[in-house]
Amino acid sequence: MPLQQVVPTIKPVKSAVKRSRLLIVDDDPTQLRFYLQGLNDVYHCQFASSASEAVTFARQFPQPDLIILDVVLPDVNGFEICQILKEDQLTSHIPVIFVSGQDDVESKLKGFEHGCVDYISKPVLLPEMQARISTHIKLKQQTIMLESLAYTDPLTQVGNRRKYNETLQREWARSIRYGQPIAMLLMDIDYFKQFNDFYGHGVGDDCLIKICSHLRDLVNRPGDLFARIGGEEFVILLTDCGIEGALRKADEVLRTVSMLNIANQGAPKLDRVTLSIGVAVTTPKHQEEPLTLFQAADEALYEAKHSGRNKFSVSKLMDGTQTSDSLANSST
Ligand SMILES: Nc1nc2c(ncn2[C@@H]2O[C@H](COP(=O)(O)OP(=O)(O)OP(=O)(O)O)[C@@H](O)[C@H]2O)c(=O)[nH]1
Repeated sequence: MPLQQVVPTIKPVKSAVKRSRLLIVDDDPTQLRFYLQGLNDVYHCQFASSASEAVTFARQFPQPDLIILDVVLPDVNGFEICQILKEDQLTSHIPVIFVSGQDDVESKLKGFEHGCVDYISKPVLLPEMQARISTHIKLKQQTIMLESLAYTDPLTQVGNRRKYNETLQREWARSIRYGQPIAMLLMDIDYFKQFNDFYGHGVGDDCLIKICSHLRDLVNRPGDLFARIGGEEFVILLTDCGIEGALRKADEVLRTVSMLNIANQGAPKLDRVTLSIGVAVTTPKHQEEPLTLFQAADEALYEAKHSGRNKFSVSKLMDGTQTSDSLANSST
């Protein structure tokens, strides 16, 4: 029997999948030619013939939307490659389909145990493969959409509290592992109740949207985060960032909001919208919980509020964060 049975092909709907990227990992030239002829006009295909190439390409941006992985490869077998990809935070989200001449149940189960979403036995039937690829790409796109909804604040379109919680847990663990500092800026709009009372809730919403759209642009390093964690409460998380970097960012935030120049005639003292910031920085140790960082930032925020607002205050609770003048007024 030829390597691939010749059957009429059913082309996937191009509009739904045409921009999707496939990483195809196989060392057999005949098989690669088959993939090239059958898939390359619909998908953006990239080919790898070894484990190291596969892992490198999977980590490179733009990343593949799906990986087709031969089980038998010259260096490391496909199961092990799949495990490496699934254990790597950068590649764990990419669905893997195994292709193998081993079509016994044990091999298939082993594939699923190593994290694949599907297992196709050789000889590969092109229409079946196309249908499976198309299905898994659509499922992946739906998952991305649902995840994005679950982690996004619907009003401002920035990260929500869930996103903040998960990012903090992850980056806290990473900071412990690498002995790096992590900084938190906890921010709260000043006199926002009066703003709402004076202008109405709809204008209040517009104000939140505007502030978020500008503050999110101040946070762009991978691992860092800007999120809305309450009504008019936001957080910036800065990874591998010491006190100097955190203070610079706090100053940048105050200046950015000040430059927006949003009137707040409802406020007793300040005639435009401002916010107050609590800053906390630490290099976490194994036994410490991320909540300590939040509590320190919250204490500092309280101090900033009660010493006049439109300023940042630095926590005195955390090691290495004390400054001679912990309360710095940066109002402009
Ligand atoms: N428009 C709008 N207002 C919100 C939203 N979430 C919370 N708020 C309002 O934010 C206000 C927060 O009031 P407070 O907690 O008293 O804080 P504040 O008036 O800013 O006072 P300070 O923080 O002490 O300066 C309340 O009036 C809430 O109704 C929202 O999604 N949209």
